[in-house]
Amino acid sequence: MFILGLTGGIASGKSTVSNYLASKNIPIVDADIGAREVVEVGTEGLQSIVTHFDKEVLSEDGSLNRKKLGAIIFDNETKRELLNQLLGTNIREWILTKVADYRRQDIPLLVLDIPLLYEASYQEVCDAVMVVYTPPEIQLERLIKRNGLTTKEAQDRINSQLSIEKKKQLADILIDNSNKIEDTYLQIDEWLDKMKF
Ligand SMILES: CC(C)(COP(=O)(O)OP(=O)(O)OC[C@H]1O[C@@H](n2cnc3c(N)ncnc32)[C@H](O)[C@@H]1O)[C@@H](O)C(=O)NCCC(=O)NCCS
Ligand SMILES: Nc1ncnc2c1ncn2[C@@H]1O[C@H](COP(=O)(O)OP(=O)(O)OP(=O)(O)O)[C@@H](O)[C@H]1O
Repeated sequence: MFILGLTGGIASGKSTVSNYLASKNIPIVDADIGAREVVEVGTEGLQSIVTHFDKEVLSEDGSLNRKKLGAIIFDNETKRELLNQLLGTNIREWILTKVADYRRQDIPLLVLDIPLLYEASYQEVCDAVMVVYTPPEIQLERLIKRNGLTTKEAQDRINSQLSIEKKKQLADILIDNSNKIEDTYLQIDEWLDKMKF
């Protein structure tokens, strides 16, 4: 089984690419889903957040108020690192369990869609890493538009990750998503063909 890591900057187009790969029946392990599961009501992940961040990050129904926690961590490096420490191990375990499940199924290609792939060293479990790239100004523009953020909020989120230019340098496969989506799909098709998947 070939393990393809898929990453990029926030709002650079990872989901756009992973949805396209999923439409070709390629299985995807999505770290953002794992990151939600490990903080569901009743998990030790959610409990540890309450312990370290205070009850104000909970909504009235006891679930995580993602907007509030996001507002706290994206402009505060110390708190962001604390959250990463609290959840990192549980997210890793969630991802590696999925990988082990797929290994038993004898499939040719598995995609790991992980926003913080390089930041958390997941390249070690991948055979190759595909980086979805857009220049920083397009990334900022798309993030503001999609999430309805102010320029400062969007820039804080971008700055909370390894820069997209650095990810571009590290990439084994670079997908340029700054033009039309069809142009991006074409680059994916070329790679799939080349690899005979
Ligand atoms: C802070 C939280 C509650 C904000 O939730 P929200 O629904 O607003 O955003 P969502 O989870 O959809 O994430 C959106 C994007 O933000 C970026 N992001 C998320 N967490 C982080 C982080 N700790 N550091 C840098 N970027 C991050 C990713 O690119 C992600 O795709 C949430 O992002 C979270 O729990 N983050 C910590 C878990 C984590 O590290 N997730 C990344 C998985 S590798
Ligand atoms: N080639 C493109 N042309 C125009 N808009 C695009 C293109 N690719 C993606 N978008 C838009 O940009 C936004 C970000 O794309 P997407 O959600 O795929 O990014 P992402 O990397 O998965 O983001 P995140 O890190 O937050 O999960 C979305 O609103 C999407 O519709």
